[in-house]
Amino acid sequence: MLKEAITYSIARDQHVRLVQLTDPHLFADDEGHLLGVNTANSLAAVISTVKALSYPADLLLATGDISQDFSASSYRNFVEAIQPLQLPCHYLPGNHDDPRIMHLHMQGERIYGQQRILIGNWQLLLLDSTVRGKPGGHLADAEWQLIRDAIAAEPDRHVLIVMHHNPIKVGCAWLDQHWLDNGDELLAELAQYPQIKGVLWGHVHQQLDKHYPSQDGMIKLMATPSTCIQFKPQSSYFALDMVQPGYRLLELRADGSIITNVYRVPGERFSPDVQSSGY
Ligand SMILES: Nc1ncnc2c1ncn2[C@@H]1O[C@@H]2COP(=O)(O)O[C@H]2[C@H]1O
Ligand SMILES: [Fe+2]
Repeated sequence: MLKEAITYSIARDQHVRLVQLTDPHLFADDEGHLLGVNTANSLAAVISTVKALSYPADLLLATGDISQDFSASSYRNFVEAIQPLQLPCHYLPGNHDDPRIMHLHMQGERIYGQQRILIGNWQLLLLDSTVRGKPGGHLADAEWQLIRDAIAAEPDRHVLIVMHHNPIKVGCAWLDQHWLDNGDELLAELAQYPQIKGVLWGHVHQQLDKHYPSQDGMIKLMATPSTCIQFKPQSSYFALDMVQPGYRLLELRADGSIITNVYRVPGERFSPDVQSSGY
């Protein structure tokens, strides 16, 4: 049975504005570092950058790898860190999250794990692409069913699919072994629905903007930089990039088009250990 959606009271002719934060990899300890970057500090810097833009967002999407150490405190730290944005937050799990600990400790006013959001002329579907104990992703039958049922229930709304893993390979062989292993099948099915307008994910710690042809035009494919370390695009072996932590803003237009941009923390404050060979 289709789970109830959370509904926002935004008129159908209004645009919907989203902030996406992904892969913060937080620790219980505020001094926790991932390959030379203090992940609490880099998340705080990203949040200051978002705030400085005064973007009139309706909600925040947190697309997984919230934690690096599976600790309860890392999730509480995330809830605390996003407070300055004063936005409702919808989260989904990444391969570095423990879903049980995450649900227990991602608590607070307007913090939701809900899978389905109705807002303006849109339906947002937050999927769980994780496989327990594995870095790579797989979309399970229940998630496919959610997509079909949600579209059948709200056929007049445009749909944005949101998940942690990449349904296409990004061109980094070491990382692409951990992609969504049924991504090809997923995109082929999504292309059959005129409602589907975009697919948004994290996981790859780099920006990517592409299109996938569908019956009704194009599906926008969007990957977003992590709020901490960045992976070097098009590198066959593990390599970090010196570009700064970032985030994505999206404007979902009432007509089904998506205007989006990635932004990064200004300056050169965060420099990861480029000698590292993984984590
Ligand atoms: N050198 C490496 N080779 C393959 N996988 C790695 C390496 N280093 C890290 N990983 C895994 O690949 C994942 C990609 O992004 P994640 O943040 O999910 O976390 C990473 C690790 O789980
Ligand atoms: Fe990650």
